[in-house]
Amino acid sequence: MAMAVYTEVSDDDLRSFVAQYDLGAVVSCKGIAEGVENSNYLLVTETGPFILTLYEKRVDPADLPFFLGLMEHLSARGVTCPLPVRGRDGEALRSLCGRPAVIVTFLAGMWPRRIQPEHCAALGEGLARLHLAGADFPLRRANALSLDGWRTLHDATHGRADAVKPGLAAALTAELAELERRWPADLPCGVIHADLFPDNVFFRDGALSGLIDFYFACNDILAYDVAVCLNAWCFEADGSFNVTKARLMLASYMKVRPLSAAELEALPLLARGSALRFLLTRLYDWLNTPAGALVKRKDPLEYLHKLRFHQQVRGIGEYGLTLPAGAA
Ligand SMILES: Nc1ncnc2c1ncn2[C@@H]1O[C@H](COP(=O)(O)OP(=O)(O)O)[C@@H](O)[C@H]1O
Ligand SMILES: N[C@@H](CCOP(=O)(O)O)C(=O)O
Repeated sequence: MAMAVYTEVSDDDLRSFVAQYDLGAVVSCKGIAEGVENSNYLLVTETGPFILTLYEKRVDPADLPFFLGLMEHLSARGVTCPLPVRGRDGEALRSLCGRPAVIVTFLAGMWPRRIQPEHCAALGEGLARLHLAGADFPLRRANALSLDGWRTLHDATHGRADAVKPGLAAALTAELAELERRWPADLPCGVIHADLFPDNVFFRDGALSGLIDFYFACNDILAYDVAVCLNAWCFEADGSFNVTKARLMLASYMKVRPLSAAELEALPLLARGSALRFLLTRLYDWLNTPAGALVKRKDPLEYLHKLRFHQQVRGIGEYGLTLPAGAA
């Protein structure tokens, strides 16, 4: 089981931290044993439940104004996501146990353990709304996990990749070279979530109730975010691609934000890039996380399989769509 409470917060430290807010006294505070990046606590005060997050090493503190500002921006535009809570001094970001720390609002709902086609339809709409709401967000953050980042991860894993699967090192080298050559330069860009996996999307009574975990958000190709979701939501546990889920996801996305013919045509390539991104980060973690560590390592080869699928896709018909009439 994933486990990510890294920092222990003493009762005294917690009490004086929470005293800087208008939230009333602490009722309880419990580490959340889920997630991999930060230390999260379910903090209950006299005014209700909140999430207390301490940022561990993987988040660059310089990026926090982008992430926190984005959550405020999206919340203000009707995208349900955690809202950073400001203290009496007006600041949301402060320090606890030597780490950057924030309190954000608690979102009701559960992430779907068994993905149904209806989840994919709701996700498509939610993703498109996120893209529209992010359009006028003024801050900028480059995607650290695009081509340059993949090259760094490729080089850091190359020597040991074949220990995970014979031939993997060469397969990664060839794929990265092709993506570097063919990666699109002129597709619409904006704020993307970049990690909108099922465990970051909450549902309540069958409806999407909120999006969390904006710590990979950045400015990049909007359709790349769609490709991330195709990979994360539309494959079954046995590795088969569920074209019904893909069609529903894409169709409901397009009702809110139509995809151009160029975006649709680029989808197979963007999906390959997205598969390579998660393959490389998982491979890096696989090779660098001690086997006995509390954090569960995610299977890199799941994403090799997804990459292979998109490599043989000949057109978006295989994602359940047809190109708009008259498109080149
Ligand atoms: N605002 C929130 N409201 C409710 N639960 C949350 C909220 N933020 C995080 N959680 C809970 O904490 C878990 C881990 O959060 P996440 O941001 O995904 O952490 P990580 O970045 O470490 O993976 C989530 O699966 C969820 O159960
Ligand atoms: N979604 C990534 C891992 C990042 O984990 P998260 O808990 O921050 O969503 C993957 O599946 O490899």
